[in-house]
Amino acid sequence: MATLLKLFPTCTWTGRLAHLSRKGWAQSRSGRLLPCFPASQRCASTTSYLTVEMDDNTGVAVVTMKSPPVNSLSLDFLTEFSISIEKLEMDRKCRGVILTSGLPKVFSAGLDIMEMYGKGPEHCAEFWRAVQEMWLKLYGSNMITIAAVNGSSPAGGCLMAMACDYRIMADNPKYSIGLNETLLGIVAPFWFKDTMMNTIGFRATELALQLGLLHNAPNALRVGLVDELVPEKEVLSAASTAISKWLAIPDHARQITKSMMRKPTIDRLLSHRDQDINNFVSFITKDSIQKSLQVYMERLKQRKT
Ligand SMILES: CCC/C=C/C(=O)SCCNC(=O)CCNC(=O)[C@H](O)C(C)(C)COP(=O)([O-])OP(=O)([O-])OC[C@H]1O[C@@H](n2cnc3c(N)ncnc32)[C@H](O)[C@@H]1OP(=O)([O-])[O-]
Repeated sequence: MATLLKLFPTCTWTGRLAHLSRKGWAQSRSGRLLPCFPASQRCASTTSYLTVEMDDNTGVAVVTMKSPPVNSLSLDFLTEFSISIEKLEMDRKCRGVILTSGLPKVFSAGLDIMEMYGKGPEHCAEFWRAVQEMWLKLYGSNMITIAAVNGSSPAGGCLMAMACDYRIMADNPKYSIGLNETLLGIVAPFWFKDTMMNTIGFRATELALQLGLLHNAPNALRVGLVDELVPEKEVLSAASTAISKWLAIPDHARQITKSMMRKPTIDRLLSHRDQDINNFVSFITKDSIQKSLQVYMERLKQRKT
């Protein structure tokens, strides 16, 4: 409990855990120790953009993104996200994470375009390092990671979902997922491409990246971009069911296997990290690319009128 309180200083405990003097025992008002069997020991911490609910009994944390209107990945959001994942990683009780959205219709709209538009090289470099960090933390996590994709998930949102071990999407044909960077006139970097190739294979990635395909939910299942479709209301419960299968596997064997699969992709970014930042900065600050982003943002806003 002390560790969790250190990790989640704004923690609010449900049940009667505040009265616990020894694990499994609660102190009555008269001071007697009584056995206590809480159905679940939950700890919730809320930051500006995320809620993290840790269930001590299952060892699973639900991380809910809530940055209205569309969970776009700003510098602040990314920083907070990486810190939260790191904290869970260090928490020995936490074995798995379910990542989901607390907003209607959208899992994440991807990178916050306003962080890349009209900004100087220094800001762009800092932003890109934070994008890399988010991916390194999630793709390289030792924990079981399940994306409960309960809305649209373009570009960086798709990257986040692909960085998880398993993806469950709401069966709603209006929701889409994919790396649509070319539609914005920008290029997905090599590690976005690698992550997608590791998920759906070379040919499907080649098509998806060049055409900037946003797959609706049934197509996403068909190409293997998601692993399951379930009715919208059941996305979280399906994620809990799925994670219990993963929890049944001994951690050390699963972790070594995961690392064996993912390490070469992670090492490739680690060994070219600064070069990747320089490439991004010189690309994104070009006048022609800035113009493309401006046109794209205007189109997004016009869609509403
Ligand atoms: C090398 C670089 C690699 C790049 C990777 C990326 O991820 S690039 C990112 C690629 N991402 C995309 O291409 C996704 C673009 N977004 C979408 O397609 C849709 O917003 C949606 C389907 C996610 C949600 O549809 P919906 O009907 O529920 O919502 P709505 O459309 O009405 O938007 C509400 C408000 O949010 C605004 N806003 C939206 N997205 C972003 C953003 N990323 N950023 C900032 N702002 C964004 C939007 O302008 C509007 O603002 P307003 O007018 O209220 O001031």
